Amino acid sequence: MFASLRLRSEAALEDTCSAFLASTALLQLLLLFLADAADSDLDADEMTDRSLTTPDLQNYQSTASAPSLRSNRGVEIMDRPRSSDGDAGNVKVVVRVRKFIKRDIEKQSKCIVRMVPETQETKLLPPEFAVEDSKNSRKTYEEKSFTFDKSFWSHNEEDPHFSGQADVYGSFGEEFLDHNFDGYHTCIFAYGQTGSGKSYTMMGTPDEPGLIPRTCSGLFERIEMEQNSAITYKVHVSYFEIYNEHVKDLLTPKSNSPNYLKIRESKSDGVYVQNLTDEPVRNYEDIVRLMKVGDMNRTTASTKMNDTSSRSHAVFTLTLKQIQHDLSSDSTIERLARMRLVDLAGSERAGRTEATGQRLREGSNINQSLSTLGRVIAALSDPKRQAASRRSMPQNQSRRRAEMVPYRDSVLTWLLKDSLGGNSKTAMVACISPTDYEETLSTLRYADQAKRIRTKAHVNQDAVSAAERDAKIMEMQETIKNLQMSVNAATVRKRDEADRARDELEDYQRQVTKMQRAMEESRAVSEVKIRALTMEVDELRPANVALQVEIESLRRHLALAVGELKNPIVLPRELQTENYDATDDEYEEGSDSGVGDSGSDDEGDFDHGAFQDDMDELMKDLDLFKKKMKDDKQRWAMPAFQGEDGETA
Ligand SMILES: Nc1ncnc2c1ncn2[C@@H]1O[C@H](COP(=O)(O)OP(=O)(O)OP(=O)(O)O)[C@@H](O)[C@H]1O
Repeated sequence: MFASLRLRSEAALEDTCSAFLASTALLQLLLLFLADAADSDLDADEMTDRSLTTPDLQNYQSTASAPSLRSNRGVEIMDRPRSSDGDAGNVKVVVRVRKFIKRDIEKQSKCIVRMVPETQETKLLPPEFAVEDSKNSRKTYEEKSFTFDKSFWSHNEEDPHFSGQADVYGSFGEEFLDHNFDGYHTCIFAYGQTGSGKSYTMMGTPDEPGLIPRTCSGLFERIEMEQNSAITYKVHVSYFEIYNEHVKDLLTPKSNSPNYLKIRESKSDGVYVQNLTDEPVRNYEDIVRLMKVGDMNRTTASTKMNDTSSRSHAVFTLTLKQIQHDLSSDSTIERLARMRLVDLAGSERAGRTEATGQRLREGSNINQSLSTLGRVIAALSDPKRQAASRRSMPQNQSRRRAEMVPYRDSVLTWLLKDSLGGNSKTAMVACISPTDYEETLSTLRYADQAKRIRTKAHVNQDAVSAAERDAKIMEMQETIKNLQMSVNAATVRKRDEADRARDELEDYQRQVTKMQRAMEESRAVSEVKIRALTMEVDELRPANVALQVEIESLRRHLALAVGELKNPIVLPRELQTENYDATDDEYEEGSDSGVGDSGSDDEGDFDHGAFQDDMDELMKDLDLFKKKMKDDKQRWAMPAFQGEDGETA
C-alpha cells in the first residue's frame, strides 16, 4: 500500500510536470507566434522608407512570383509568378548517362547510349555481343529510342555537349527553385539501377556538388539578394531515409537501438513523418553541417556493382516560408514551399550484385518499393485515369480512381504521394549506365511512363488583411488566455491531486509511526507488568507455602477434632475424679478430658455449642482462605493445588 501510494503520488507529480511543460511549450509557441507577428510589424515599421508596391490582395492567391537569380530585380512575392504554368501539370523527366567507372574500364565495356542534343533524343544500342547472343536466346536486343524533356550527356568530358553538375542544376534545378519562390511544392527524384549515378547527381562530391547542395546554395544566394526587401524568409531542413520499409531520422545521432519514426496523415499537412527533426537554418553553412550529419548516418554498403551503394531511399527536404508585410494595406502574405530532393536506392538484380544475407534482404526491400513506385507511376500515367480527373468526376468516383493508385503499398510511395500525384511540381532524373542494355532499357521505360503523369500543383499562399490579422491575434490572445486558465486549473488540479496524495502518504506514514510507537510502548508496559507480577509471585510464594502448611495443619487439626467428636475418649472414673475438681468444675489442662465419654454424665460439661461456633468460624476462615487462594491462582496463574476432597483450590 505504501509503495502504491508513493507510486501514485510520484506519477501524479510527474503528470503535473509533463502537463505543465507541454502547456508551457504550447504557450511559448503561441507567444513566439505573437512575437513573430509583432516582429513583422517591427520589420514593416523599419522599412517605411522603402518603396513598396501596393499589393492587390485579390491577386495574391495564386499569381505570385519569387525573386530569382535569373532576375536581378527584387520581386515582391505578390507579383505574377516567374515560372511558366504552361506545362505545370506534367512530371518533368530528364535522363543522364554517366561516364565509365573503374569496373567498366576493366571490362573494356563499350558505350551503348547515344544522345541527340537537338532533339533531346536518347538512343539505346544493342550491345556488341547481342548479335551473337540473340541467335541463341529469346532475348531481343534492338535499338530503342526515347525522348525526354532533357538528355544530359555526362559520359565524355571532351564532348562539346558534355553536361556537368552545373549544367544539370542550371537546366532544371534553378527552374524548380523559381517554382519554390512562387510558392509551389516541388520534388526531384533520381531513379536508376545501382551504380548509375543517382547519388552523384543528387548529392555529388565536394569538388562536384550535385543538385541538393546547389539548390541549397542557390536558395540562400537568392535570399541574401533579397535581404532588403519587405520579405522575411524562414528555411527549415529535414533529412530522413527509408531503410527496409522503416523511416529513420538522419539528423539525430545514431543510437544502438533503431529509432523508427511513424508516418501520419492529416487534412492540413497531408502525409508526414511524425517527430521528424525539422531544423531551422539561417545560411548555407548551416545546411552543409546538417548534410554532413545526415550523410554520415545514411546506410550505405559496398556491393559488387557499387563501392558505396545506397541501401536506402534518402529524402532531403527544404521548407521555405516567405512572409511579406505591406505597410500601406497593413496586410501579411505567407507563402510556403516544400522542396523534396530524393535519392532513391538503386534497382538491382541479386544475381548481378551477388548479394547475400543482409544485402540481399535490403535489395529485395529496395526492389519491392521501386516496383510499387512503378505501379504508382503506371496508375498515375493511365490515360483513363487522367481523362476521368479532367472530366472532374463526381467525388465518390474520383475517390475510387484515386484509391486505385497503390500509394500505401510501400513507405516510399506513401510518403511521396503528394509529390507524385498531388500538389507538387515534380521532376524525375533517370540515371543510366552507358554499358548495361537491359537495366538501362528498364529505366528508360520507367521514365517514359513517368512523363505522362500530371500533378496538380498550386501556390501555397495565405493573404491576411490587417483586420483578419487583428482578429487572428485577438483569437490567439483569447486562446492563450483560455490556455493559461486551463493550464493554471490543470496545474492546480494536478497539484491538488498530488498534494492530496502526498498528504495521504504523510498521514499514512504518521499513522504507521504512531502505531509502531504504540506497539513498542505496549510491549514495554507488558514487560514491566510481567516483571512486577513475577516479583509479586516470587514474594507471595513463601507466604503461599506457609499458608499451605497452615492449611494442612488446620486440616489435620480439624480432622482430629471431628474424629474426637465422633469417637470421644472415655476415661476411667478414678482418673476422672483425680483429674477433676468437682467444686471447681474445671477441666484441667493436660488431661484428655476434651474427648469425653458420650455415655457419661460429664458429657454435659463439654460446651458443644461453643465448639461448634469455633468450628463454624474456622470453616468460614477456611472458605475465605480457599477463595483467596483461588483468586491468587487466577491472578498469578499459579499451579493449582488440590484440596483433600479433590476440589481444585
Ligand atoms: N556523371 C558522373 N560523372 C562522374 N562520375 C560519376 C557520374 N555518375 C556516377 N559517377 C560515379 O559512379 C559511381 C556510382 O555512382 P553513384 O554512387 O552515384 O551510383 P548510385 O546510382 O547512387 O548507386 P546506388 O544505387 O548503388 O547507390 C561513383 O563512383 C560515382 O562517383
